[in-house]
Amino acid sequence: MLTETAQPSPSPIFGRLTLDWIPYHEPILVGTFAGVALGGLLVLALMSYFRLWGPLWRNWVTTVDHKKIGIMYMILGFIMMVRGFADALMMRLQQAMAAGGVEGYLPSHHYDQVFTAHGVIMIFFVAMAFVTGLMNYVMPLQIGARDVAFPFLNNFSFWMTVAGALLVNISLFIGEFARVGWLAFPPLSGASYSTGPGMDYYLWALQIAGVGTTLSGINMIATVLKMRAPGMKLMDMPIFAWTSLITNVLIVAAFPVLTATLALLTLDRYLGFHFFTNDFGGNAMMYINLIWVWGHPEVYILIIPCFGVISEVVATFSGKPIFGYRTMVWATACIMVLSFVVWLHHFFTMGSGASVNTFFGITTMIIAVPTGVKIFNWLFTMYKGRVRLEVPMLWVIGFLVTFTIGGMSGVLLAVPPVDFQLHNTLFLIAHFHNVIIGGVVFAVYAAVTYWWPKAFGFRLDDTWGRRSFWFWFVGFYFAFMPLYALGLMGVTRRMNAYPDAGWQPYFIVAAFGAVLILLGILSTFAGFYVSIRDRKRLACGRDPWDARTLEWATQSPPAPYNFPEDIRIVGREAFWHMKQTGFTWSGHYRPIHMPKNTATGALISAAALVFGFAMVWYIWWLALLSFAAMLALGIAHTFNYNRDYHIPSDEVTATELKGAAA
Ligand code: HEA
Ligand code: HEM
Ligand SMILES: [Cu+2]
Repeated sequence: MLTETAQPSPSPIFGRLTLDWIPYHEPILVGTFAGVALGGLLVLALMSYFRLWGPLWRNWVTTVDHKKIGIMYMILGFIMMVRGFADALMMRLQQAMAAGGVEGYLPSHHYDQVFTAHGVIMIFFVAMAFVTGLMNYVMPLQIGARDVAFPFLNNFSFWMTVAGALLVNISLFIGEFARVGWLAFPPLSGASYSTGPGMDYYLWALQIAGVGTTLSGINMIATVLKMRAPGMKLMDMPIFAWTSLITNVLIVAAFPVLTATLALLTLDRYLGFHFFTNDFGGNAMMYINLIWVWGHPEVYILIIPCFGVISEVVATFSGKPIFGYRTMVWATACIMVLSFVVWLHHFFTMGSGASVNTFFGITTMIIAVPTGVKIFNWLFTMYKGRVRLEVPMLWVIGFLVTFTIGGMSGVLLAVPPVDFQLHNTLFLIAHFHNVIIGGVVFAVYAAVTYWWPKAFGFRLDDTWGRRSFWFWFVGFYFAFMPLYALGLMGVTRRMNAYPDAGWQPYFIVAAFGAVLILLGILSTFAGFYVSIRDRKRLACGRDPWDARTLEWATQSPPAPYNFPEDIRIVGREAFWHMKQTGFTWSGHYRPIHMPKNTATGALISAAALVFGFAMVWYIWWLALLSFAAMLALGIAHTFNYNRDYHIPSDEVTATELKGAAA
């Protein structure tokens, strides 16, 4: 790999990309590449053998159906979770070895890329992909809509996210990734300290994916506000639809800040501007403020949809309506507003002074109140209910216990004097994995087991589901509780080796926990496999859990048009009322107006990927060409008048009859 100083000047054809940037002398990377390449070839061969290319293109790549796009987001999330978790295992192994002067197997140059890639991938391409996927799949069904407000835009948003994810993964084999931590603070991330292409991969990957996220946010807000079934008032919506609305308001408010911040850093790096440098009038603290003005709301963007998931699952498996519906909605709205006035708690130690720190410490602690309201509402929903301990409910209970502990350690960090001790220690790392794994990951698992039967018409295998839960749950405590202890002893984050051999036992326990989590992840995939294999045994109808909200009124899986006709909604828990009143569809359907699939989203995103790659490597001609291609594809799309079709009424009738028989 090239050293910082020995960079040749860019060539007109390949920019700064030279053979030296291909890491063929790094055995781990060559091995990984061989594995990925062989696996990839195998998939390509199987796809060709079973003639799946056509269906893949027609039914999935070009689809504008929110359900399929939702499923593709979930697949992206799981694939990227494997990558992000591989990084985590590498770090756990390194830290279990590198005690008391031993160097371990990852030099800092490499280790720094690993934790940066892990953080970036887990937040942007795992957690974000999961929550966006869930909102895509579930929310339109819950509000009785036929699709999202802008189906083409939805497809485009998804593929832009994929383009960003691909760019991060390309950096593994061509060049390197950033070594600056997941939020890339300058001056370290500026042109003078991060000279290689790694930091530029970071910038372009996040910008490209960010376009997708912002557009998807606008799309979802429009969907909730404009596409609800007749009669459904906002205060009648299922809680998950509410949390989707609030999350997307947060996205639309916060992501432009990220876009602007990264754009300014890009100007610094590419054109020698000085927004964030220490000289020429720049100010690195401005970056710290801006990135956290986005970054704090971002963690609530991840958790709020998960609060929605918990609300749905807890109500269904307790056999009761959610306790305190209105307080649930208002508590979420409070968290949304408060999340914009706490950002400074991420840098209490950076010289703001006692009064400012106190203000932000208190606003932070106030968030514990609406969050506590939610926790107690869930407990009261279970209280005196007939609680069924099915797999989704196990995850919910795991969530309630674990997330509460993580939230509490957050409140400790919100006390500025305490934070002076604990900032950037492993206590902080333990805090946020505690809320992200105990909160986001557990809730996503609850959601996947809960809505899988809706999406595919069969349940997930129970035994593997339970195994997965227990491995994750116990594994989490082994992997992260030692980090609280280490943090209290003053061990800082982002270290690839440490002098004190006395810390090693804690790191070994943490590594053991990560192995348990590995078993949890393997059980998940085993569960998917077994369930797909045994789908006849696990087949189910439209309402396998005796649920309460509208998505369960459709067939499993729902027809492309979701609902064969408009339903008049009266009050909350629409489907529960339909069941009470013995609702049936009329049987006389009108033709249904549907959007046509289009390749434009995938094509523009492919061009965006090329554009990002070209910008990273200073291949200016390719950047110009691909940018022009993006514009041309976008403009050409506006001339496409062949955008919709009708599903004839007899086809609707036939589909509904078939669904009723199943
Ligand atoms: C899903 C993600 C998520 C969530 C939900 C939270 C939730 C919270 N976080 Fe956390 N946080 C992160 C992700 C998250 N955080 C990340 C990623 C970082 C580090 C980034 C980095 O530096 O790399 C971080 C860092 C971080 C810091 C900075 C520390 C430092 O850098 O030194 C602080 C400090 O105040 C903090 C506080 C809190 C608080 C008070 C909450 C609250 O919202 C928690 C509220 C919940 C509860 C309190 C539990 C339930 C409540 C009850 C049962 C009621 C009764 C309780 C009381 C009255 C206390 N977080
Ligand atoms: C599944 C088990 C996981 C394990 C074992 C794990 C492990 C780790 C480790 C060892 C670090 C580095 C700590 C250090 O700085 O010393 C880390 C950092 C981080 N992790 Fe995880 N992690 C896991 C899951 C997740 C998930 C699900 C997310 C988010 C969705 C996440 C987000 C992050 C972030 C943002 C960082 C900070 C990176 C940085 O310092 O810039 N992790 N993780
Ligand atoms: Cu925060």
